[in-house]
Amino acid sequence: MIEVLRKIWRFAGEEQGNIRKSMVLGFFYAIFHMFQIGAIYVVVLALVDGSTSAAPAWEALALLLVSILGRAIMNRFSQLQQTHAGYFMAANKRLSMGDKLKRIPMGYFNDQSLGELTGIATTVLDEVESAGAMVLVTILGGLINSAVMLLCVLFWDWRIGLLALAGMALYLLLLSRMEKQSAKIAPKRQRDEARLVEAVLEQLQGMSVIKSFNLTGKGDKRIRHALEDSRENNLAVEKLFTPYIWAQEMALHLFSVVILAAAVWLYLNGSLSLANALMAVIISFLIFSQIQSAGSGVSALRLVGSSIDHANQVDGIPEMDQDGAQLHPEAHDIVFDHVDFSYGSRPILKDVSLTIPDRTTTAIVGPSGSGKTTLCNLIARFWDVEGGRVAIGGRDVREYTLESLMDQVSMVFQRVYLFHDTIENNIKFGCPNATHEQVMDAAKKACCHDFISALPEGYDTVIGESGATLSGGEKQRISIARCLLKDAPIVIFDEATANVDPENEDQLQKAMEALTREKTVLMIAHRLKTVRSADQILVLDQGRIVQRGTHGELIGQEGIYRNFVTQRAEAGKWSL
Ligand SMILES: Nc1ncnc2c1ncn2[C@@H]1O[C@H](COP(=O)(O)OP(=O)(O)OP(=O)(O)O)[C@@H](O)[C@H]1O
Repeated sequence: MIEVLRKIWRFAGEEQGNIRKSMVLGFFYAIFHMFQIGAIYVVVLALVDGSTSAAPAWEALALLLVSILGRAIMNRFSQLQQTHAGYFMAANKRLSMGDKLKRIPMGYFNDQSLGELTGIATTVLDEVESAGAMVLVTILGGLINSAVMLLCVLFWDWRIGLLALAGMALYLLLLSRMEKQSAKIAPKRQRDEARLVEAVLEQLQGMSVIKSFNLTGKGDKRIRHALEDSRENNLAVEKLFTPYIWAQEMALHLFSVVILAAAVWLYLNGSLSLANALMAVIISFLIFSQIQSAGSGVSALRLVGSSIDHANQVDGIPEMDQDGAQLHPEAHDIVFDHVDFSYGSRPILKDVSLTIPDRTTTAIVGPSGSGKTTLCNLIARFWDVEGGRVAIGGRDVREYTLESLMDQVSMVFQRVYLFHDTIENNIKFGCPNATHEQVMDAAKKACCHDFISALPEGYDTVIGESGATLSGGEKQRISIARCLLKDAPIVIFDEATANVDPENEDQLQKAMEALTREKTVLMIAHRLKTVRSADQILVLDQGRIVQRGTHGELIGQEGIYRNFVTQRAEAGKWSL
């Protein structure tokens, strides 16, 4: 139990101060609670003495008022500190998780499903948020307060004190048994809860497929199983705890009765005054309140502990090596020097060597699955090469910090991701300090100013809301505007394959020209117009460069390029 408490304490990090404050306030709460006993004592003494004066009644009333007010104030501030600590314990972890994920290789996202990470960021950390600080404050605070109360009672009457001590010891024994049992089921419950999140997320992501195959109602088998497991786990937790909680309650009631009986017996044999005997009776009802409060935290202790273990797994993910320097090279030529790369054990790029000179455009063409996207991703170091090296401006990409590397590169993906935010914020995503004028300027160059201005809310339109769904071409132009604003010296462009109407195509072409002017450009090209104007064309097939040259050179050769051009021209996709 102590180890788990330590673990939660370590996890609290910067919030330890607030938890400490909450415990101190809780301690004063317990002191004010004892004023109540003081008030009762005054009344009992007056009754036993047969006093008819009003003074004891006023004294008791004052003590009660102090007790009520004091407890209300202490409780409010203690709860505030506790809630603050719980919230920030989880929030800080979520932020550090975000930072961490930026520094790990993309391969991690292959092996670990998105649901696992979502589960950690949501349900797992929710548990820490709601119970993390509470567990520490109630258990540690409850134990400290019980110890103080017990000491007071021991000084007041050691016999009653020893009985209270025995009751507490029995209660703690049962509590530690329950805590050990819960340690056995907590990790499984944790895993199953994460699986439930994964299943729900997958269902939501695949909703369009489920609908289109008319699988509504059937596609949720995985969720039903996950829900069933979650139900069973929660029931198991309840079933496990119920007998222990019952036994703990019984133990405390039993010792309350024993203290009560002892008080009567001690009074009858003359070793306790009537006033003190009556006080012992009252104490028998109050003495265990704090230890019970500590016990209420123990049932959540292991669950929080395993949530923390689960959340901390993220820290163990190996990061990409971060020893790079802030480099800003003069030239931005890109060199692949005998590069080999595999996804797991599957080789994708084999001995690839190429040079893209500074401020020139290179087009990559090749069959689907030949490794074009992979090759582009190696430049931005989404993955690390297995053999050989990739260099920008003469320096291996591994010599750069990830930040300074990304300063050199802008990427336009075929599947554009726009955040659920305003168009303006989406454009200035990589450049948060850009002014509205700069955003507009980039949008004009990317040929999206007109359609943005035509939207009712203009640049403040929240994407994805109120009918502001954008077409594929519009989204891609927004992502071009984003890159224009970033103004990186290298542009990697995955051209859209979707059929764009001629007007859109024309606009896209203009936007691309604006983006790639005076830059080092690597383009996965699908349209002949783009390919033909490239300074260099690389033909990739099964992870190897099989042809390289200009359009004029390659069209004259037998090979994949000429076949490609002819086939596409026949299919009407490429106009010659
Ligand atoms: N993250 C990944 N994990 C494992 N394998 C991958 C991953 N991404 C791509 N692959 C595999 O690597 C091979 C090359 O993929 P890549 O996307 O680089 O090809 P491509 O030439 O860009 O294809 P396309 O023109 O269809 O987009 C493919 O067989 C693909 O299945």
